[in-house]
Amino acid sequence: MEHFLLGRRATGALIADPYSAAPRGPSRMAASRLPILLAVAFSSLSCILSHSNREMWFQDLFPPNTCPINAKANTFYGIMFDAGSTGTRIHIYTFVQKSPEKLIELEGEIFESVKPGLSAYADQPEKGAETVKRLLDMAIDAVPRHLWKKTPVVLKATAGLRLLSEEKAQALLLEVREVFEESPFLVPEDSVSILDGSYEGILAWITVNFLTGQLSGQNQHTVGTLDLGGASTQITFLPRFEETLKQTPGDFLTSFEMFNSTYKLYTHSYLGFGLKAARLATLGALDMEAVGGQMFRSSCLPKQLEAEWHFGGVKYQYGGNKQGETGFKPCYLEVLKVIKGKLHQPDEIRGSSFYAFSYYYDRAVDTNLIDYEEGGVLEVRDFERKAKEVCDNMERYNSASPFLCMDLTYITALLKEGFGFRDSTLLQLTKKVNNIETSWTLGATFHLLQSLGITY
Ligand SMILES: O=c1ccn([C@@H]2O[C@H](COP(=O)(O)OP(=O)(O)O)[C@@H](O)[C@H]2O)c(=O)[nH]1
Ligand SMILES: [Ca+2]
Repeated sequence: MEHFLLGRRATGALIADPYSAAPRGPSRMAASRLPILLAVAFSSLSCILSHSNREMWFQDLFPPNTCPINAKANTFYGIMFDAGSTGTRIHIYTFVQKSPEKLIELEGEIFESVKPGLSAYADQPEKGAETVKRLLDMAIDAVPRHLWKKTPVVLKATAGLRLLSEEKAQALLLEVREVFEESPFLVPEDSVSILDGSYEGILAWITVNFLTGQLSGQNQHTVGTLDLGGASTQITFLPRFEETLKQTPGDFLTSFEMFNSTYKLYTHSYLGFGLKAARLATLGALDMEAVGGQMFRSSCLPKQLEAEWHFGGVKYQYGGNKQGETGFKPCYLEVLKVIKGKLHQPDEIRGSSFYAFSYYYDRAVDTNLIDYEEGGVLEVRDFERKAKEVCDNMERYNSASPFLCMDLTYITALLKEGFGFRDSTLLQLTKKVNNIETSWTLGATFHLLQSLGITY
């Protein structure tokens, strides 16, 4: 079992907020009146101008964190990049420490994304890093100049880079690191890396449970999380029964402490079981070496379809079963081959409800199961019903993605045959809570701020 320390017991005094105004010492009080007035005038001007992000010659003389009238002295920022298999995203979080004895509060998030993901630039790492630079330029505008040097910037890559060769992944990370080094932000050690799969699940669990208020106070009813990415999928929950702990392989359990509590979580990331990787697996094309002008066919695709698809920088040709069967039944059997017997099934989850996001959310929106803005609660059987409807009427859905039938069938099979959920298991489909993305990036930013001593 891994032990992942994400927090510290708040027994003593909290760490002082390094971004807050510096205390005024007695030596300043003893100085004569004229220099004080000049200093206040200049430093006030410096503070005002620093918020406008324009550089002035006297700014370094009066660092803005000594601003006497800096109303936002307790505000600080964290920049977290999510280099996912299908896109790269920047999250710029704003936090406020209202008083030293209180936990930091999340004030807001600026979010932007680009497609494709970094792994599509496996052979052009400089071009890949340019996409990161364009996103980072947003942070230059979003973060006040005087906080640039104190604002950490970190990029964590997920399954897309995990699937690349070590050499290609490292070349991409190196180029991104150079972009960070050239930026005015704080670049911590190990600021550009591949995120371990088990932390990906834990950090998303922290985000969702923090945003829903389950990590503070006495009556904590934490919720499990399901993340379905392009190349990997994660399941994470807090086991309630001793039996679950006994039946679970050791590397599926991770302990960590946060906000005065210790959690022993069940978490696992299945690499190659993300929605897009599953498409390739269903088509029999996951082994990238095997590709060479070959046509991959499936009963989950419209009969007459023949097309090309680019994923992770590789081109695939795929099409429908021109002569053979199409529809939900044969498709389900095809998809089952990818899943059957490959995933661990904890008994405990059968009767509980989970938060589900990423492609669970997107496909539920695409088929009008939920509203894009509102999200909603579904049962596992709703995905199966939709999969049948789409797969058995593919001609009616020809304006949607040709993969819609395959995707819905995969989601159904993953939930039922993969994780072992019941037809009636409830899924809370959520993209944002209080306007903040339900992404592992917020949990990762808490961890980062803690490791830098900015919070606990
Ligand atoms: O901040 C984010 C990042 C990703 N996604 C969703 O995550 C899926 C794509 O997964 P990703 O590219 O991150 O693949 P991974 O690397 O996790 O396998 C899509 O449904 C996206 O809409 C999202 O909803 N919000
Ligand atoms: Ca992801």
